[in-house]
Amino acid sequence: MTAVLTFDEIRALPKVVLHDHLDGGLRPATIIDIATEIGHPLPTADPVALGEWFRDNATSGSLVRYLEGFEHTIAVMQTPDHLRRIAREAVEDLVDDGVVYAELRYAPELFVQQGMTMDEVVGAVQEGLDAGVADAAAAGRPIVVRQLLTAMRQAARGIEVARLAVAWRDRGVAGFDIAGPEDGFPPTRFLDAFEYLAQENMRISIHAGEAFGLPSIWEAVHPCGADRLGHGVRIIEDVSFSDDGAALGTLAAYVRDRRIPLEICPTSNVQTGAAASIAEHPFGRLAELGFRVTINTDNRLMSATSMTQEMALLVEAFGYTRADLAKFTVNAMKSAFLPFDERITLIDDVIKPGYR
Ligand SMILES: O=c1[nH]cnc2c1ncn2[C@H]1C[C@H](O)[C@@H](CO)O1
Ligand SMILES: [Zn+2]
Repeated sequence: MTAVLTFDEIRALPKVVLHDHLDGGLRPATIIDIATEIGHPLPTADPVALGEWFRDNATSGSLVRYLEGFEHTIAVMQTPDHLRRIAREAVEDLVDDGVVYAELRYAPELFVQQGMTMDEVVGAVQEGLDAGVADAAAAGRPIVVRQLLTAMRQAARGIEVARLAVAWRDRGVAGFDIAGPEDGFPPTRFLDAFEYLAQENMRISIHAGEAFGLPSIWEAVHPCGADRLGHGVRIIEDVSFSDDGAALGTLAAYVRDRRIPLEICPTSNVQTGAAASIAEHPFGRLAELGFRVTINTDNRLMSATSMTQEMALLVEAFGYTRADLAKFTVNAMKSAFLPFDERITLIDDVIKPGYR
């Protein structure tokens, strides 16, 4: 029998995160620093209490409520200096968590309240990421980081954000995403952006199958051409379970058989009501059925989590071993929006040796 992995053992393993929001991963102390500097009122000025406030506020069973907490993080992300600091600290925190490859996403349109252009936003974030990556390399803990640019579903800047992603494709941006309230804002609202991205051969992840079910996933995959699904957990609604086993509907079969990666964020899903608990989370069944599942944080601040923590929760709930975690990590690296040769190098030289 193999011993259950401890938290510290999991922390030491090389990890890959594909779904982590830059504006959902700030350090509470940094929010307090910047809010004090700019005069933005916060619910509390104590870092521990502020972290708890974000977590509690996000644990409402509703995505719309969950999203309300971002008001305070977005407020402190309105200047190039603040973005550089937050991006650099994000890389530092991921390295500390054992992450070796990360795709960090955010919506540039949310950081223009004080006059930055969206292009300046992307540039400032990239400078912060570059600084964080250089710090990590100097400390002997290399990490590769890319940006994903998100357009907000409830707004109408999809095509602009898509153009920005293409403009920055060789300077740190690896793909495009849409996020925000899912119910009432189908991905086909941005069909022009997705058609443009297809013309440009740009990679696409779409938040879908979190607060809305199968029609949202179908639209993301087919008319919009998503390479990956952000969450996608509600694909389980297209699987029926009986004494004879599991039967996949045609959409579930399509997603599984085409190996469309699911960016699963267990704690976030419990907070927004997409899953009843970690133990009842569809992750276990989807993994068993052969879906390409990956483990992610979504919003480290709002979920008071880390990659180590998300893995530890799944180990506890489903009894996963080191070999299972290796598989989910290789799944994630295979699904990254990085050139194929670079993915293989990370798998062979960093991930596989790290799990041996
Ligand atoms: O899991 C999520 N679902 C939908 N929208 C989300 C999720 N996590 C964060 N967001 C929103 C809030 C952020 O301001 C925005 C861009 O990162 O994306
Ligand atoms: Zn998300």
